[in-house]
Amino acid sequence: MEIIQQDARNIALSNLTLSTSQSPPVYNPTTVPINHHNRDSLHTNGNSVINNHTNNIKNDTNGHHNHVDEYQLRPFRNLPTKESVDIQFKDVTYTARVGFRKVKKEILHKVNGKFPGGQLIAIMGPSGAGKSTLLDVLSGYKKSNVNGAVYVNGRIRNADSFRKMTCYITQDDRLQLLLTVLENMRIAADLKLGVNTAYEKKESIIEDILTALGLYEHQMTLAGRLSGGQKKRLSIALELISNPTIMFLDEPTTGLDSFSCTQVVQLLKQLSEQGRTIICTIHQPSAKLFQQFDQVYVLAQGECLYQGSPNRLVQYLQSIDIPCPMYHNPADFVIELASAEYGEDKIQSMVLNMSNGECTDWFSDKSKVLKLEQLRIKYPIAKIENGSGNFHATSQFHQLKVLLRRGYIRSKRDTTLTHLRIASNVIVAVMLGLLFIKAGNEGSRVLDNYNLLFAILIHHKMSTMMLTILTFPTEMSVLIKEHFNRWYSLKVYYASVTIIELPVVTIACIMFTIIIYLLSAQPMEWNRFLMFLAISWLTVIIAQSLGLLIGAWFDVVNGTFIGPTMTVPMMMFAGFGVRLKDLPDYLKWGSHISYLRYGLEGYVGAIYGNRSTLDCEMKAYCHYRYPQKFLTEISMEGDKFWTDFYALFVTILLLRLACYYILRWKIMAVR
Ligand SMILES: Nc1ncnc2c1ncn2[C@@H]1O[C@H](COP(=O)(O)OP(=O)(O)OP(=O)(O)O)[C@@H](O)[C@H]1O
Repeated sequence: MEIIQQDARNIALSNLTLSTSQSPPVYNPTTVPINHHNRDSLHTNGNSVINNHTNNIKNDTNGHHNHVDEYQLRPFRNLPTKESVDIQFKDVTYTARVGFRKVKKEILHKVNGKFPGGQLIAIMGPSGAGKSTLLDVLSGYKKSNVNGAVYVNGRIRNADSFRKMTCYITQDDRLQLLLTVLENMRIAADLKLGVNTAYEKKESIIEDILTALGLYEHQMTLAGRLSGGQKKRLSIALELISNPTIMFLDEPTTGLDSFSCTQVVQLLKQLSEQGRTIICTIHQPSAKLFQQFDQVYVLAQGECLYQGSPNRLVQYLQSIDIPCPMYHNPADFVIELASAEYGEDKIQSMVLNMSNGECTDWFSDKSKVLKLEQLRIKYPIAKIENGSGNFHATSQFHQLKVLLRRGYIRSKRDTTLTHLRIASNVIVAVMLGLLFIKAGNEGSRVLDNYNLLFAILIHHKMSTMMLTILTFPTEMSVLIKEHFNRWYSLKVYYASVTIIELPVVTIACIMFTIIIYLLSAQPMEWNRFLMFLAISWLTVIIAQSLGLLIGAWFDVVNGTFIGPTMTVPMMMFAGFGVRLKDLPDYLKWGSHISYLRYGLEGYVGAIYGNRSTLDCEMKAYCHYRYPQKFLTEISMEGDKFWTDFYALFVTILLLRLACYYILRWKIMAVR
């Protein structure tokens, strides 16, 4: 199927190049095997889009040109070509702060460069050369600790308007794996295209992009089941929806086989030929891929070794007395040079000859490289400053609706977060219920019941918090990408995360409470049951908020350590092992901040508060016939329910607020 699609795209591309005589041919028709065998195989496949191509070809050979033009498939026909944008940068320096003492480490050393619009540009270099850093700086992803100037069409880059015309595609494909290709595309379209865009228009854009990227046949496949190359193409497809003028891609070919690499690079080439400026980092391209780029920019140790046409690299190396050995892939050779395999002096010599990226002698067409003044004349202000409008394409309310829809689909399919959560709650409730069966009303089993209440509290706390700690860091990476690409605002995202989990945790909590309440035979009074449920629910929400906070702050490994570790002091201050009145004075403050204390006190209040006597049927000696005796012994009062309720509620508000600010800080900190 993949091969057939590739053929179909090739045919589409050759149609495109045949019909636009002024643009340079992308594919040489003689090298694209549009032969009878292909036609037959395409025909037998029954794919209507592909059949259209073959019909076109046949018609073409029969000379019915009008008919051909009418049905000719033009990739991205729904994404109008935009005026290309020229990027230049001067003396760009990036300094990172390394280690505990935040020692400064300069990673980019006053690099310069000129990336004319409408070109496919590769930033190359060995590992650690600074490719990703340069890409991050140019795209505006990295903002702090950057010095130097980035010019867009000859003018100093305005961060906000620049972000409106760009997209950034990360090396790892941060996709919604539980959504199909089509669902991913529809969500992206709903967020990235204005609400005024008609349904048919959105669908046409999606269909167009999927067809051109060879994903049309896979539109019903879950993104998680796509191959590496397909995932990469889907990442590109999602961002193409808003028709960006400039695309930044971090290592789009890493991890792909050579066929998928070629597919991705050919796709990028095609996009650049439609006026987009495509800048990507690439590790070590094959000789064939290397030739596909219009311009390459080679970095070594944060400095520029070469900038210009890939076809002129050999000539350049010759000119500085570092000849590329015969039959050696020039791309490999320049990376070997950049890795200092032939000595540091070669690197220095190349940097000097290139004036660290100032030199433009090795461009294939020097006339395309305009000076900043020329660019400012070519692109008058009115043309580049496109819009003082909203930063996001849609309103916050609309974003929330779309994110809730996405969250709903995911919740339905997410076996861990939804199904497992409900299943684990039911299983634990049954097990605990059977262990403490009929302990709730029995005066001789009050201590057992007290243990049960604490066990319930810890269950709600740990199961909810750990699930969130384990899953949220993955979400974070998607959030960072989508937020940077202006899909939605952080506030809306946060609101959607808060809302979307509520039904599932509430259902799980209600099921747990009903089972445990009945099995352990707690008092059959509605108000006590509702009090019990309320405390359980608030504890679950606190645990979820803590999970979000820790998940936003730390990675999975550190989070799984910190989460349980932070729970221990809260347990200590809950009044369970050590009674509250026995806490040393210097630790008394701990009981005021322990949500587990309020949870336990709330449970005890719900079950034993304002209750005169308990049943005494199981044993002859019934120590706690009068619950007040038990309350006095554990130094709790049975009428503090509302204090506990409000304390838990305020804890939730504070945690949620803290979590939002940590998320915001985290998003800014990575940049
Ligand atoms: N925030 C940072 N703190 C410390 N060091 C950093 C930071 N960002 C980048 N570096 C260092 O800067 C150098 C360049 O990193 P960068 O990721 O840009 O390299 P790269 O050329 O993209 O490498 P690769 O191909 O392996 O991804 C590396 O040595 C890296 O460790």
